[in-house]
Amino acid sequence: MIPLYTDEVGVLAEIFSSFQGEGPLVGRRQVFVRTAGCNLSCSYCDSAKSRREVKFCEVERDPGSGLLLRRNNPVTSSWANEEILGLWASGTHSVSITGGEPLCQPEFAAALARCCAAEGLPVYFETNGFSERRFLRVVDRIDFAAVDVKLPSHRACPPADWLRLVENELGCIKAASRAGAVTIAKVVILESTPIEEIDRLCPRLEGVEATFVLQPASGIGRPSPEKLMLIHQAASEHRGDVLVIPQAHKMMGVL
Ligand SMILES: Nc1nc2[nH]cc(C(=O)O)c2c(=O)[nH]1
Ligand code: SF4
Ligand SMILES: [Mg+2]
Repeated sequence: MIPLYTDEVGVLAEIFSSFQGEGPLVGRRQVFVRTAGCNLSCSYCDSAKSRREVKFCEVERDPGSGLLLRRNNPVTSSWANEEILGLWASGTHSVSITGGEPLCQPEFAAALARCCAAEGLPVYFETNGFSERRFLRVVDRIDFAAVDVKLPSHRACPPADWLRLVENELGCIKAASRAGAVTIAKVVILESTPIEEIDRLCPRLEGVEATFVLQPASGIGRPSPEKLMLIHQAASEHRGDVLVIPQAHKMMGVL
């Protein structure tokens, strides 16, 4: 008999309750599940802790308390599911599966999404988009897809690997949109971002059904208003719906 459900094992960094701080769903209450480990090395990364595998998964006890309890890694998807349900409060919109990079643990990411779907909880899936093949294993179980697009100047990977990375990211964005997920394509903008990189990228997103978000870096490298205007103008030559949305969770002081 084919099992209906497989419990998978993986490495998590955190499970907590917060408000989505990025993109067009900003302000939506979510339970966040942050996987540990990432294959890229973006210059602006603010998830340093979760880029490597961690010993413990920190779980928030009461929403907003910031009080985190530790659980030894690896953990199972069914355990994570119970913790998600424990943090699910009235008004919660969805479960954000984020990282690190969830697709570094594809079976685990798929199991997490499957558990949520089985409970009827909508899934918001964040990925750096490095593998379209892996993304295809989760795409049918998610409702929202937030896919990063890395520019060469982000130094996410060695220069020789960037073309393959961007092809995969665009593949993920198109696959999510085709599968009927609400799709968000996100590019982080720094003061050092060359306009030419936006000029080269944006024609490739023409006609793709996704919300296109420029996210100003919030720490070191934060772009000036003038830079943001110029980048927005360049992107808008190719799409009519370009949004500039900063990271609101950092302003609110929530996790
Ligand atoms: N509140 C909140 N919103 C977020 N949106 C994306 C996040 C991330 O770390 O990827 C994040 C996060 O860490 N916290
Ligand atoms: S893909 Fe995300 S988690 Fe990975 S290095 Fe880049 S910003 Fe950090
Ligand atoms: Mg992220």
